[in-house]
Amino acid sequence: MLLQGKTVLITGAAHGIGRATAIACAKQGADVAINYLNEPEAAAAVVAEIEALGKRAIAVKGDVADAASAPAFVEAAVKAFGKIDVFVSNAGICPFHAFLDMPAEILERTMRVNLHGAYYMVQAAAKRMQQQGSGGAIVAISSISALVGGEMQTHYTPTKAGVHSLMQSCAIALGRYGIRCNSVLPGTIATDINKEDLADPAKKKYMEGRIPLGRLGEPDDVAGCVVFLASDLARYVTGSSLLVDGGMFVNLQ
Ligand SMILES: NC(=O)C1=CN([C@@H]2O[C@H](COP(=O)(O)OP(=O)(O)OC[C@H]3O[C@@H](n4cnc5c(N)ncnc54)[C@H](OP(=O)(O)O)[C@@H]3O)[C@@H](O)[C@H]2O)C=CC1
Ligand SMILES: C[C@H](O)[C@@H]1OC(=O)[C@H](O)[C@@H]1O
Repeated sequence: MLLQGKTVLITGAAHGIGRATAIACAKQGADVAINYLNEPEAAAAVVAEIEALGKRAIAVKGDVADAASAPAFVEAAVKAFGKIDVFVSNAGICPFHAFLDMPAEILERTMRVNLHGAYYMVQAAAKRMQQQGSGGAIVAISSISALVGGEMQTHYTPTKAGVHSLMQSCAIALGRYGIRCNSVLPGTIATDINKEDLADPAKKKYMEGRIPLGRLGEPDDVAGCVVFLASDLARYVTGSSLLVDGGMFVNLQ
């Protein structure tokens, strides 16, 4: 078991990559606290699935864009489990929209959720890890979009580049406390975030055709990589990033 006895916190874990990561961590022996925003039933289902694996779990409601939600999430996890060892910043949104008429509300909400939210959450988790004095691991879900653009993602790709950069700077700021910080850069993973976009068969086929491994990713493809970076197998890895894209990034021609 790679995470036996560890406490893992994950934002936005009622669905998709966060959900798969929460369950993968529990399968590796961790107790898990999940943050969710909108769907208590979905969050409760994740908790039940983790408990069925014999591990402890709690679900804490909160909007990551609200700075106050970060210390509240960390405190709730510490109250339940006594400590935190691993923090996964996952919550994110990608409302596809063209650049020239991008509404300010969409731009600002995307920035606040994806970048400010990651900042507040990582900062609150790091403070607690520093107080505990026994190190820790932070993994942020960035994206292949940190490295490449998207016509309908001009508001989104800078947030993912920002999250990647946040992990690099935090690796320096927190290395002295034994806290490792890394990012995971998924390619195209079939989840609710892109359900509408990929409902167009031509778009789906185009995306699949760009992936050397020949298929879209699944949330579990990403979860395993997060577990690795969170575990002691990655004990000398910090400030690093792991592309999980089936080879899409390198596929020029
Ligand atoms: N799917 C993909 O192709 C890729 C995804 N990513 C990133 O992976 C992460 C997870 O996305 P994915 O699993 O695909 O998408 P999903 O839409 O399935 O999951 C996103 C989760 O984030 C939660 N969330 C959204 N806004 C907030 C908020 N303000 N506060 C708390 N939670 C929030 C949602 O909660 P609720 O359901 O309660 O609204 C949801 O559970 C995102 O950061 C995304 O950018 C990166 C690269 C590729
Ligand atoms: C939501 C998109 O399908 C997905 O999000 C990302 O971060 C990837 O780059 C894909 O574009």
